[in-house]
Formats: sequence, structure tokens, C-alpha cells
Amino acid sequence: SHGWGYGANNGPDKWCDNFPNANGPRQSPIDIVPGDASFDGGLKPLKLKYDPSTCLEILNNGHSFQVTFVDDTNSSTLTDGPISGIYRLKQFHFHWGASDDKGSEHTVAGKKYPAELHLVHWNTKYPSFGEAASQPDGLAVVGVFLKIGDENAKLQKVIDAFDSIRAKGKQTSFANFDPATLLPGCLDYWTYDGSLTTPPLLESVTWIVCKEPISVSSAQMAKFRSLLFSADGEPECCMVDNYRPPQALKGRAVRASFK
Ligand SMILES: C[C@@H](CNC(=O)c1ccc(S(N)(=O)=O)cc1)Cn1ccc2ccccc21
Ligand SMILES: [Zn+2]
Repeated sequence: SHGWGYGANNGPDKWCDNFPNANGPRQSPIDIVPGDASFDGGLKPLKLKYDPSTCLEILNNGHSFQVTFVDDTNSSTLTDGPISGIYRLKQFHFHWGASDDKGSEHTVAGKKYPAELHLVHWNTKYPSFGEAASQPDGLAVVGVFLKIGDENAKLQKVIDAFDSIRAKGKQTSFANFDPATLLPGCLDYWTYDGSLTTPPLLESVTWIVCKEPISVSSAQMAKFRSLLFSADGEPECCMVDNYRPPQALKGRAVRASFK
């Protein structure tokens, strides 16, 4: 059976056939309307503490590429912000478009960015990522928009590994990368209760979306698009448009950490 994907026959509009969460009350992504977000003075600044030595490998999972981290200690964590307790970094990955005019999952008053970075963390009140992933307060994902501009030298270190993971199922070791180098200078954010943006669309994510984008050059975006959805030996299918469109807000509040 063909698994879920982003094509006409297995894409976001078809996910509800196999994943009933798709029509749930707290689905992600959403369109963030800054004028509708309410400033919450009780929201703390994000505290991100990342240890590059916990960086393990980079892999093409057929939906995106992801950089995974050793998460058996509190070396790389997210604390404060809208969350309570300690959340551990598990992986980061991206979503992007076939052209620079689309690609982000969250949008800002309808504006699409060419790509979006997701830093995925799990609540250490649960024994593991897998356990946390099905709990309403199990995960916290920090989203960062990418906008076309100067080449991003830090991102280039990730891009340089793409030749080793071009096809689905490929992975290679990836050490000493500091994900903090991918964060914008200003960590103002919007936050709301949501879900994974890919099947099984579990409604377990506290979303933390940074207002300020980071830069990526058009040439660097072209390198993202050279990755493949397909595995070795299959007809080549470029990894592009691996984003879910915005979902209904269904009465949820979006809070802002800034005025
Ligand atoms: C979470 C799934 C694997 N998916 C993810 O880890 C994941 C992480 C972040 C995002 S995003 N784009 O929202 O940042 C999307 C997916 C495993 N899994 C599959 C079934 C399942 C059931 C219980 C627990 C885990 C389970
Ligand atoms: Zn994602």
C-alpha cells in the first residue's frame, strides 16, 4: 500500500482517510494573524540550551531530511517560554516548496515563506519521545521561517551533507553541529496548542513559532530541492512541496510573547 506523502494521491487532502486526527480540534499548521494574537505578559523568553556534541546523524526519511540528537540526557533542552518543565531536543528538520514563493507550513497573515525549520523537543515528564508524542503536553516544536536573502553559512554545513542522503532511507553521521546557530537573533514568538503536521498528526504539540525569519539564499534552496522523496532504484522524485497547508483554528487562541 502506498504510504502517505505529498502527492496528488497520498497528500494532505487524503490523510484523513487513514489518520482521523486530520480533522481534529487542534491541527497544525495554522495561518497566524498577528492582529488576532493576544500579547501575554506571563509568557517567558525561550530558553534553548543546545550541546553540539549530542548531534548524531542526518537522514532522508522520504518526507524531509532530519538531523537527530542523542536524547538520553538533558544536554540539549528547551525550557521556559510557554512550557513548564524540561523538554529535550530530539531532531530538527525542514519543509520547503518547489519554488521560493511557497514552502512554509505556518503562514503569517497569508504570507508563505520558502521554507520552515522545526526543532522538535519532548517533555521529560514522560519516559521517551514515543511516549510523549501521544500526550497533549508531550512535545514542543520551535518553528523558524526561512526567507530568501544572503547565503546562510551555518545552514551550508547541513546542505554539504545532502550528497550523502540524496535518496529516501540514506543516512550518514553528522557531528558537532550546533542548532542554536540556526536561530534568529530575536526570539519573539507566537504560541498555540497544535499537532504534528505529518501523519499520525498527533495532537501533542505546543507550537512556538518565531516572528523573525533566518536567511537562506535561492541557490541554497535549490540544493534542498535536489533531495529525493524516492529511494535508490525507484523513479527519481524531487523532494519539494513537503508542507501541509494551514488548518482550521477551531476557536484556539494564539498568544504573542511580544507587543
Ligand atoms: C510521532 C511519529 C513520528 N513523527 C515525528 O516524530 C514528527 C515530529 C515532528 C513533526 S512536525 N512537522 O510537526 O514538527 C512531525 C512528525 C512516530 N509515531 C507514529 C505513530 C505513533 C504513535 C504513537 C507515538 C509515536 C508514533
Ligand atoms: Zn515539521
